Amino acid sequence: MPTDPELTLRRAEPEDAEALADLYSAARVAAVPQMPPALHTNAEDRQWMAGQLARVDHEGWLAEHDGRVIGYALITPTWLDHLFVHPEHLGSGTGAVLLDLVKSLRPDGFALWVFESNEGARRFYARHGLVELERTDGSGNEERAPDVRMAWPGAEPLRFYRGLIDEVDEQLGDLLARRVALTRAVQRIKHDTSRDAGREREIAAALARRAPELGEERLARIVHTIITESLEAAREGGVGAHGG
Ligand SMILES: O=C(O)C(=O)C[C@]1(C(=O)O)C=C[C@@H](O)C=C1
Repeated sequence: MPTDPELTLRRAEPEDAEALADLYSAARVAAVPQMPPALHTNAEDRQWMAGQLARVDHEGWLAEHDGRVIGYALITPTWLDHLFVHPEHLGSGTGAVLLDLVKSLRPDGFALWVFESNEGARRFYARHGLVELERTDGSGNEERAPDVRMAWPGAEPLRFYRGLIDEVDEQLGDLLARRVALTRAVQRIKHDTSRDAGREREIAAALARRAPELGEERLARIVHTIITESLEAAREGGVGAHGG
């Protein structure tokens, strides 16, 4: 609940798009260098915000003080896309009020991306129970700046994390299926089908560059297991084998 008695919360309407976009533009200017400089003009932000508020699976919520928008949150069913407070109102507790609102609206948990350089925001989220899940080198965002995925695991954390594991395992299953098909294809053209330790070391080293946390030795064991099982599946034929 708002600590500031003058603070009111309400759902954003399409007519609020400009006010939200203007707050966002101002917040991004004030946030440099904690956040990389924004790549869009205020006019582009206004257009983008109107589009976001029009999407059926997106909700905007805003905090007003004296009839002025001083903060807002944009959420989807599983993501907190934006949480911004007007630079003049930072430290007023508005961010915490909005975050509490988002938790009450998404009791099963949600995730967000925050720039790695935005240490203040990361500390704020950590203080409010969000946990760091993964880091990227920034190649997936517009600003190309390293970012961190954080999540609030909600009322049933085990269910929340298992849901995320299921999402990743869907991709992992697809990748394993593609990989065994390639292992099989290579065996068909190789005259000597004995294991190639040098090549397997190269594969483990390449994986270690993507997943340094696991380290080359552990990845070598994982690669060994994947290849052993893939070779066996390839020999047995299995689903997807085309014979001859
Ligand atoms: O690259 C090869 O020579 C393969 O046979 C493919 C493969 C693999 O699945 O990646 C399988 C067995 C070898 O020990 C090394 C790699």
